Amino acid sequence: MNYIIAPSILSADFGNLQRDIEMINQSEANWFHVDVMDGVFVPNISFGFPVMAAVKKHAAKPLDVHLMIVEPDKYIEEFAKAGADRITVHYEACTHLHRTIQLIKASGCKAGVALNPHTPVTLLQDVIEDLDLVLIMSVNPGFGGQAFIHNTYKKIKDLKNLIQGVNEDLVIEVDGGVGLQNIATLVSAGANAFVAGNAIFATENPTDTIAKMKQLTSNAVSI
Ligand SMILES: O=C(CO)[C@H](O)[C@H](O)COP(=O)(O)O
Repeated sequence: MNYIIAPSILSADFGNLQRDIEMINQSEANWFHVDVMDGVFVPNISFGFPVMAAVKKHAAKPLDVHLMIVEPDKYIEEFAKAGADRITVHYEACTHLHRTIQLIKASGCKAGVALNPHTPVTLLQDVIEDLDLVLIMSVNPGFGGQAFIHNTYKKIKDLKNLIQGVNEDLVIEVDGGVGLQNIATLVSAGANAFVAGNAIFATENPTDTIAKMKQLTSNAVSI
C-alpha cells in the first residue's frame, strides 16, 4: 500500500512560498494539501485563486484542495481551472451533496467529502460509491496546530466498515494534529492519506520529517 503524505501549505511560510513548495517537490511527500477558508464556514480566512494559481505554477505534485467554504458549487469549476486534482467539500456545507459530487467529477477532478468531528460517517452511506476520498477532520476546521481528537480512530474504523464491499479503493484521509506521534496508529486504524501542517513546517528539517512520516507508514501494520 502506498500511503499518501500531504503537507498542508497553510503552515508554510507565505513570505517564502516558492521555497517551501520546492521543499515539498524534493521530498517524499505525495500531494500538496491546499486549505481554502472563507471566514464563514470556518472562523478563519486563508487564501483563494491567486495563491492557488501560484502554488500550481511551481508544484510538481497533485493539488489536494480542501474547500472550507459555503456554497462550494459556485467555485468548483474555477478551482479545477486553477489546477486542483482533487476537490473536497464539506458535508456540513452542502445542501445537495450528490449534485456537488457530480459537479466535481464533471470538472475533471477526483471528488472528496470532508466530515467535521461531530459528523458521523454513516451520513455518507448513500453517496459513498460516488466518492474517491473521504477526509476525516481530526480537529475542528479553521486553524493549523490544534490538538488531535481521539474519536478519529473510531471514525476511521466506521468508515472502513462502510466502504467494505462497496468502494474499497476509497482514500481515507485524516487532517488535523497528525504527526510522527500518531501516524502509525492512524495507519493501523485504516487511514491511508495524511495531511500535516505544523508537524512538518514547524520542525527544523521538514524534508526529514516527511521522510520519517513516510517511513512510519510503511513500517505500520494496517488492519
Ligand atoms: O484543514 C486544516 C485546518 O482546518 C489543516 O489542514 C490542518 O489543521 C493541518 O494543520 P495541522 O497539521 O497543523 O493540524
